[in-house]
Amino acid sequence: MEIEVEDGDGGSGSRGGNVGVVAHLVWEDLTVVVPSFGSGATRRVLQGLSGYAEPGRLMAVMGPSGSGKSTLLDSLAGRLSRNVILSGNVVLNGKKRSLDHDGVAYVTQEDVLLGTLTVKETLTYSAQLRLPTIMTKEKVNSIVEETIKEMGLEHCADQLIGSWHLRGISSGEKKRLSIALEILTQPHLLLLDEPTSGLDNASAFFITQTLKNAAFNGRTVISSIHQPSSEVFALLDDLLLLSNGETVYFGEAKMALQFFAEAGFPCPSRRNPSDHFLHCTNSSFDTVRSTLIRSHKMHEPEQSSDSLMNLGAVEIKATLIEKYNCSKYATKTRSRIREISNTVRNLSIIYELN
Ligand SMILES: Nc1ncnc2c1ncn2[C@@H]1O[C@H](COP(=O)(O)OP(=O)(O)OP(=O)(O)O)[C@@H](O)[C@H]1O
Repeated sequence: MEIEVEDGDGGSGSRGGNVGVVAHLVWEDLTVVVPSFGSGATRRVLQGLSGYAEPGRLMAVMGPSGSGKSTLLDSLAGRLSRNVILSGNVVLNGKKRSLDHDGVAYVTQEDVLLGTLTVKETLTYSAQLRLPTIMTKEKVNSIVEETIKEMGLEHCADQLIGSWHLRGISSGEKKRLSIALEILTQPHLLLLDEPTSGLDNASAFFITQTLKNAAFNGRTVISSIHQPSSEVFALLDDLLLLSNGETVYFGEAKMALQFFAEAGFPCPSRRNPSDHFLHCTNSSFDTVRSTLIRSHKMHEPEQSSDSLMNLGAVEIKATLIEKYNCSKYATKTRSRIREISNTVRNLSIIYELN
């Protein structure tokens, strides 16, 4: 597979088609530690994660609550809080650096919007502040119009955003507006923290489809997703499944079911794949089950033919991590990381020679 890369630190790109600059992101042995000051033990929030993200692809980061999804996105975006220690490499287009720069956008969980503005006003003011000052008013307006179209916000462009005392656009539309605000500057790498949380299935599907379109236009898109429906899961290209800060699976989303089956935990027919993955990796189920058994609200389960019922999530997780580390999926990940690093390095040398 060929890799195309631009040597500069971002760029303007062209709208309405493929973005001009592409982003090849690699992270290796990423570890995040919360040091103990005084009493208490040092905590590893991320444990030696390695992976990559490529242009034109939508990657989901999934895992139970507290598994490290936001911490990974913060690490990739260069936005970790100061009380934690990060080690390992994050490399964008062959250059090790903080990613907090032009060309990289991060949509956080909270929507920071002014309820008294309309959708179009919000985008126009933001475009006027963030797009290059030499850009003509017509060009700025056409970028705003295109972004409204790209995010499917035409029908509510002139509607107020609203607030708790002023009925405005829906939560799904607010989330799409937050994404639109980041897409305005034509980022080649788009990171999103749980953009579908709290939305119904149809809104979550709409958001994911717009992310898929953003990736189709040449962007690299990485998004944490809490519990996707099977329709949403089917839109994902790549999947990183985390549990307690460790990689349970990294690879093509459509191969995850095969990995779980090979590891001895096949997804029962008719169960949503993402429910199965989260059930296997969520140790909170153990705590809930033992609490219910202790309080006699649940009977001790009998031995079952379902491998999931006989093992605790901690044991399942440990087995999956071990199986993943020596699987063909982990080998493929390591070799693709080497391939991207080498190709991007060689291209940088060619650019420097020219
Ligand atoms: N700056 C920090 N200081 C202390 N602990 C932290 C810090 N950042 C993250 N953690 C801890 O690391 C763990 C992972 O947190 P993170 O927010 O990354 O999980 P998550 O998978 O995104 O969870 P959720 O789905 O609930 O948002 C949590 O136990 C959290 O308390």
